[in-house]
Amino acid sequence: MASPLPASLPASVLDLAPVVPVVVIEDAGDAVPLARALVAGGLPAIEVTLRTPAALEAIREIAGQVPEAVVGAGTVINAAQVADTVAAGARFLVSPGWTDVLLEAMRGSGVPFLPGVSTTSEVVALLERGVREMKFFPAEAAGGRAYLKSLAGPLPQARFCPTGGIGPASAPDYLALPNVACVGGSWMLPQDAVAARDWGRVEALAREAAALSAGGTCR
Ligand SMILES: O=C(O)C(=O)C[C@H](O)[C@H](O)COP(=O)(O)O
Repeated sequence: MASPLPASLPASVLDLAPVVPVVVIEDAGDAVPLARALVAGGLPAIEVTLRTPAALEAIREIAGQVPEAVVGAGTVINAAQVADTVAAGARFLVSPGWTDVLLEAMRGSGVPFLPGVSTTSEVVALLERGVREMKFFPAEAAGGRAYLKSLAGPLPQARFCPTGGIGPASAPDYLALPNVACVGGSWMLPQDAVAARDWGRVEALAREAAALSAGGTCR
């Protein structure tokens, strides 16, 4: 069964769910069955990336038709996208990187947001601006678990959702770190399964991903 969502959403994206599926939707018609499969597998917080023309409509469809899901927008890189995705029903925002202009727009959106970082200086700059919760992207390429573990000593205030190159084998290692609250990834949505609309397989992979996090130490 799906994980029950809290009655009111947490203020932080990091506290929505331990595993956040990152979705690329080519056909908005797939959005609802795909989201239902993820929810049924126990992954209710869903990040729809703005990489495809169908993304905005996909967010609208999921927000309107899958109330058990918490749909958010990923790949948000400018203020217009912040406005458009929140209007479409996005309930959280994720960016691969950040600027002050983008941060301002995300702060003004009224929904929780997760700016992306990949270096120590970016982490310090966000802490300086009062932001303590971040996406670590691209996680594996930017140093992976070892990098995040090294940050926990000098910068324990920062909490992360590492994303990028993470799979079922590495996710539990990330989740065991004290400064990691959740992980993001697309491994439960193999391209061939989505192309074949094999929602049963997506649900099964989602269920495995949801179970991975059960052993994590931070939730
Ligand atoms: O488009 C974006 O801004 C993103 O959100 C990047 C994604 O987080 C990663 O591409 C997901 O990483 P994989 O699990 O390796 O597929």
